[in-house]
Amino acid sequence: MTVQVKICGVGHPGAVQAAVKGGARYIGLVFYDRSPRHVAPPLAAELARMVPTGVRTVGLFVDPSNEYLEHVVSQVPLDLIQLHGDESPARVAEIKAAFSMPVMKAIKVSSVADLDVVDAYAEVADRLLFDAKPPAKVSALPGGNGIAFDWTILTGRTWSKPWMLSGGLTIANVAEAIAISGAQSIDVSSGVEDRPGHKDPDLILDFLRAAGR
Ligand SMILES: O=C(O)c1ccccc1NCC(=O)[C@H](O)[C@H](O)COP(=O)(O)O
Repeated sequence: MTVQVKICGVGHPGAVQAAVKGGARYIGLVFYDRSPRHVAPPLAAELARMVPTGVRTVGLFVDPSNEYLEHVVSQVPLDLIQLHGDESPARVAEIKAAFSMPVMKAIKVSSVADLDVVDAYAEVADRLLFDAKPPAKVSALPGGNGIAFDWTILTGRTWSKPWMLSGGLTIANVAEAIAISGAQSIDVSSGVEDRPGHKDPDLILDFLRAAGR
């Protein structure tokens, strides 16, 4: 089966063009103002309008208020909301109901015990994304840190909802990560950047090739 790829944190048209050309199935827009990948809604709307039918535009949020979500979704055509903060299962369900949109919940993983919460989120979210737990330092972002976790934690596991693998994926390790984890969908951000927050179109194309697109 061909692996589906999400290119997360795009911020300029060349990145969207490369992702689409290379066969990405998801394009991620970061709505978190502490991130170097943050895009304001007017630019995000411009980028989202470049995304063809068949490729989904994902809006990434961290513990958003309903007001902020409304502010964004009223301006940017999104297909999926990604929640990457400490949202509880109840809050995930509330957002899904309030916005009538599919929701993907990020689960931060560093050991097998971190998977204990998955079933509760799988009951309410449409999709799951397994990402590396961020480093303990206060300045760390909740995601997009270029850190991988032990993919064998996911080997042979099944859940009731589709899931993506993310965290520290690169051109050099993506094939191994897919083989070990069994992921059918993957997500990358810093592994296709030439500097923090800036996607390199050539790295995007090379990554998509390395992932088998
Ligand atoms: O990418 C960010 O800047 C970001 C900021 C705040 C919360 C989440 C963020 N990214 C989440 C993603 O979906 C990333 O693609 C994922 O963490 C993988 O990132 P990387 O390890 O850099 O490939």
